[in-house]
Amino acid sequence: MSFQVFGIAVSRGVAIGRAVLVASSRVDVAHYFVAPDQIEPEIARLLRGRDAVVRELETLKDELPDDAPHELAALLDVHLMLLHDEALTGSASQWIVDRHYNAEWALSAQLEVLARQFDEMEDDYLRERKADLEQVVERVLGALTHEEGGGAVPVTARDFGGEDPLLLVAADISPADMIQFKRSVFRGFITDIGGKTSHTAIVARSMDIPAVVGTREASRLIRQDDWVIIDGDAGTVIVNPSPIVLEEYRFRQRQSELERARLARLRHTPAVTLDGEHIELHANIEMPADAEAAVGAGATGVGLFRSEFLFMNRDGELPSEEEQFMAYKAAVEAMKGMPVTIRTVDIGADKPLDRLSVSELRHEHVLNPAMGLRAIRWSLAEPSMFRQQLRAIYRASAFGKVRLLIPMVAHLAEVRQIIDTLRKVQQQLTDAGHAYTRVELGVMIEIPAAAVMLPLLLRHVDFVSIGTNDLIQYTLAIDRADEAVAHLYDPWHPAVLQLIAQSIAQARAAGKGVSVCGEMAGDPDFTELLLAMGLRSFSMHPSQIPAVKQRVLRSDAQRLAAALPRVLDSEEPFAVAEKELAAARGGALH
Ligand SMILES: C=C(OP(=O)(O)O)C(=O)O
Repeated sequence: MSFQVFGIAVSRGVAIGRAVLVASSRVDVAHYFVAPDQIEPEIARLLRGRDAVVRELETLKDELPDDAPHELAALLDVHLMLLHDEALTGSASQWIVDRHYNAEWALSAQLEVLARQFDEMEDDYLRERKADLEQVVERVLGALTHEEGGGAVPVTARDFGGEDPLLLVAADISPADMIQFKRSVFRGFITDIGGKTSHTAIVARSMDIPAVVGTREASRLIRQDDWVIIDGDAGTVIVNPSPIVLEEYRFRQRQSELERARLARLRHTPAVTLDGEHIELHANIEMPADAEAAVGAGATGVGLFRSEFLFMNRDGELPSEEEQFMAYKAAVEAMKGMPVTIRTVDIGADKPLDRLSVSELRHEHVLNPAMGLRAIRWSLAEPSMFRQQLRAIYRASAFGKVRLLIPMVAHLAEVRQIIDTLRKVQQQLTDAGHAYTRVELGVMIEIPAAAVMLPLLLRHVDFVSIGTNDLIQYTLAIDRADEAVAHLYDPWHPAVLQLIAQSIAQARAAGKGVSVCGEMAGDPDFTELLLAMGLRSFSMHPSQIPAVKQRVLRSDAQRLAAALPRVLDSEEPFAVAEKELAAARGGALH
């Protein structure tokens, strides 16, 4: 039966494929295909993993003391029974045969199928066995991970004639898991929770993967292997579509590929408005390897390197100075002399280190992580970690132009403390004989306090970068990752527009650099508005550069600026901007 699920459109485009349901806690399980000649060895690997756990549980049972509660032995029996049940490993083996899934993936796919069946059971006792099943599967997954030699060499679906694209469906995906997602087999994803500027959504956009988040119930309604269309423009998911609907979406998919190819031709065209204003289109990156895509998309620098992603997926262990230095140096070298703006670690809120939140790492309980010890607050609370990162950033400056960006600044005292730390770090580097060059210092404007006192901050820094994602969150008191209040997360809110316009004007008047690196910069619907406000430096994911450049090429900055007061004075800025900025738009088409 065909039905639709509605959510929040976060990453444009259409993806059509089969649903792969994955529990949020198992998104990081290895998902890859195995070649036809590896099917038998992969099934054998699955059974070896199962047998290892059987032996482990049998030993546990044999070693139970005489006075152990008999429930314990009964529980171990249930687990052993589940392990021997054909519905688990037998059917998981079938996933390997039919779909060429690796053992871990096959097992978790089968777990999802069985978990659904348990959920639908009338009998409470049987329903509760789902937890046992999950524990058993976790043990087998653990045994497979620790197995000597690992699994088969991953192959692509094409290598064995498979062609169904796969779409991930999960209650939630963490930003750390999204980084793994880059190397995975999925072509789109759907989650129950999340908002338009949650970090999971941001990473999806950076990968140009169609995605719909905040559906609230997709992972409950969609079944393993259902055919699904993700409409990343409308925020709709169509499950088991009719042939006519499928054909329509395939047509749209072809159209958007053509549009993409057309825009890609703008790569070498300089971003200059019709009245001759040169606009910097910089890239936001999460990993040094992303710099290649930035250059490929025609970025003229990196406006935001979110260094926190180097800190993720490491079981809470922080990267050393040397590791960080190598990563920053790689990005700087890849940008070939163009500036690279490295933001110090912005851990916290919806960007925890792995699954441990910073607060858990510190064994504390934090009530509101978005307002807690995060970003620069965390760096200043961990001075040796902060100095280590700064040293690595400064050392990278010997290989190209590096700019330093500090997240979540709200107090002048923080800026003074940062400048003091920078002096110490420079001295340490000089003493140790490390080369470095001048590194410009900038702060993010993402807390309203920073925007309001910008003239004071500008006395101490070389540039500012407006983080509209957080600025909207903190101005409107809307958690950016909470789908329940997503409808109130409004970039067109007059207060938000005033703060952005005022920050750009003040920074320019002070002769300091100003850019926007939040999602507004990469959304072509805001290009004219930001140009009208006087913005000349935009930073966005590489995949967004061509569409924004097209808008720049069609804009007349002076005419847009003249229309701005009517937008800012309006109680309905969106409606007025639609009319006024469109009327001020230049005529030439590219
Ligand atoms: C760019 C920003 O930072 P983050 O990494 O938190 O999205 C922002 O808040 O706009």
